[in-house]
Amino acid sequence: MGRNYSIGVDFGTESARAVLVDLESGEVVASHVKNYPHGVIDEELPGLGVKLDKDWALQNPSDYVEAFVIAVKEMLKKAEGVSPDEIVGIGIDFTSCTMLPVKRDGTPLCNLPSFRKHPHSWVKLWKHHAAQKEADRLNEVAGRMEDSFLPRYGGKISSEWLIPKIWQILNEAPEIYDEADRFIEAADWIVWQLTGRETRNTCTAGYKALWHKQKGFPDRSFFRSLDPRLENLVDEKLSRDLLPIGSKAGELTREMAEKTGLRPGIAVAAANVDAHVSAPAAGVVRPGTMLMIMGTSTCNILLGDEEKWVPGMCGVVEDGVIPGYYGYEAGQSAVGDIFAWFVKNGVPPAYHREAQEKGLSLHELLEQKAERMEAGESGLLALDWLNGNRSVLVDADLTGLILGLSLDTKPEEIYRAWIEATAFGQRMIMDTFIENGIPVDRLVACGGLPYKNQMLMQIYADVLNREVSVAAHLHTPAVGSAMFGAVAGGAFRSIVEASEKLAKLKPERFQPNQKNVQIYERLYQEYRRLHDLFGRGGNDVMKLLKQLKRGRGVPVSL
Ligand SMILES: Nc1ncnc2c1ncn2[C@@H]1O[C@H](COP(=O)(O)OP(=O)(O)O)[C@@H](O)[C@H]1O
Ligand SMILES: O=C(CO)[C@H](O)[C@H](O)COP(=O)(O)O
Repeated sequence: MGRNYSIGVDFGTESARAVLVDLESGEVVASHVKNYPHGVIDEELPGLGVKLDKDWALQNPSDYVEAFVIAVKEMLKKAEGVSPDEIVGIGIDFTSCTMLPVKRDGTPLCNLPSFRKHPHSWVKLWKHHAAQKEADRLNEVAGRMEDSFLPRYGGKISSEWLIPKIWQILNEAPEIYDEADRFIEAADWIVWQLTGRETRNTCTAGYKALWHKQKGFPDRSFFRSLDPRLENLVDEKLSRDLLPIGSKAGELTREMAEKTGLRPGIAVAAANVDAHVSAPAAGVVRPGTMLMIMGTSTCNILLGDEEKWVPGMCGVVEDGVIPGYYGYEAGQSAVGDIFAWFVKNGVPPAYHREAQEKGLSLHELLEQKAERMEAGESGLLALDWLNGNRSVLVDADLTGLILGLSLDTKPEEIYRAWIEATAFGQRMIMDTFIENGIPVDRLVACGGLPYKNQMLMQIYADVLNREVSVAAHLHTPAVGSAMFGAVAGGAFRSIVEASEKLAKLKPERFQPNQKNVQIYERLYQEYRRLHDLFGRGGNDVMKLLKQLKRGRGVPVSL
């Protein structure tokens, strides 16, 4: 009898990673990352000359299938001595809400020649922010409902979630809305491509599509009051038939097995979300620990015994992360993306030369220079809203701000200020949970950033004034997906059992440095004042600027 293995595939913003996990030792025995050929499409439809408006972010669904096939095939090549017969399950996780319109057989509308040139037929990526108008209107209508679902979503639905995105399609391209037999999360769509059958999962339904374990979806009357054409959306184009996380969605088709080198019939787990699958992989299976999944954006996951309403959180869903607990989600729409933007746009040629001479990336060079500085030494304080604010303000129209610039400000000082700003944003989220009765005793970090930038992690420990542990698995979400794959394949009775056996943290932890804690505490008070002034209506200048940038003139309301 050979060993048992499970495959996890994490579909991130830019790439998909496949890992093969040994279910005895918990080790990742092989992995492979495949970038999406078309990446994030935010300027023009590839090769079609169709320009996109601001705030759009699309993807090509064919990239997901290609990335899955190549990542798994290459991973298997590296897994010497492992037979496909020893692989018991496959789990996948995806960014969310990343959604697409498809025909009844799963064909994406953007793959049909007649719709190829229409941006609304493509995948809307999680960070597509052009449905803010629909989100605002939805929040207004939901705010007037009796027994509204809004408190379960922190008081506001984000433009990143499913219903605003679908409504934007209906408003701007009714022909695409009519032609779509189904609207589906990319997570469920890829499971469909693997198993040959359409399934839906409770995680994305709960966090992104307003579904509640006891109450189901909001009533038809709610959808009708948004727009009469949406009245039967759930029955006509979504589904009430949902699989709980950890269950088996189906088995790998012969066609997919041939393409990847896997065995047909392997159990495929119900789809899941990147942030949520990371919890068991990082050992977060009980209340009290806040998980930070830190990459392009940061997602937070926290468990509780009760359903509490926390302003500005993304959502609370019973059994949404770990069965038996209420799973809370919050997050920041841009973190690594801010550093990427700065490295791309804000670094002078001399720094590029220096980085090249030293064999460092620009991030590494800036980290080296910035870590020599004391907390507060840059004289800068920033608001980290370069991609809007997901938690706790839930407003995609907010923008970034940097205060304290002078003629002697250096690039590394600005780089450090952006990192500090994202840490202050995390502190706002953590404090909001604590103030609303959800304790945070420990922090665990995963995602790409904790492995890439040690200075950043120390700043987080200092700003949050908590010890920060780091998950040992570099590809934490993929490992979490492999755990769900193993549960679906029958290797474990539950995801908690899989986590207890396989989750690992790094032995070293980041401890708060008390001198920095004091300085950052003072700066955080100022961050909160700026946050509330610009984010809670004290000064709407960011919205005015955004409206002018969109070419819509000065709005009457501002
Ligand atoms: N040394 C670094 N320090 C800080 N950020 C970095 C560094 N290197 C890369 N990044 C940022 O990491 C982000 C990617 O994070 P990662 O977790 O790998 O991907 P994803 O979020 O897509 O899963 C990018 O936004 C990039 O700007
Ligand atoms: O909202 C999400 C999860 O609920 C997104 O999936 C997430 O923010 C994107 O993740 P990443 O930054 O790792 O690409």
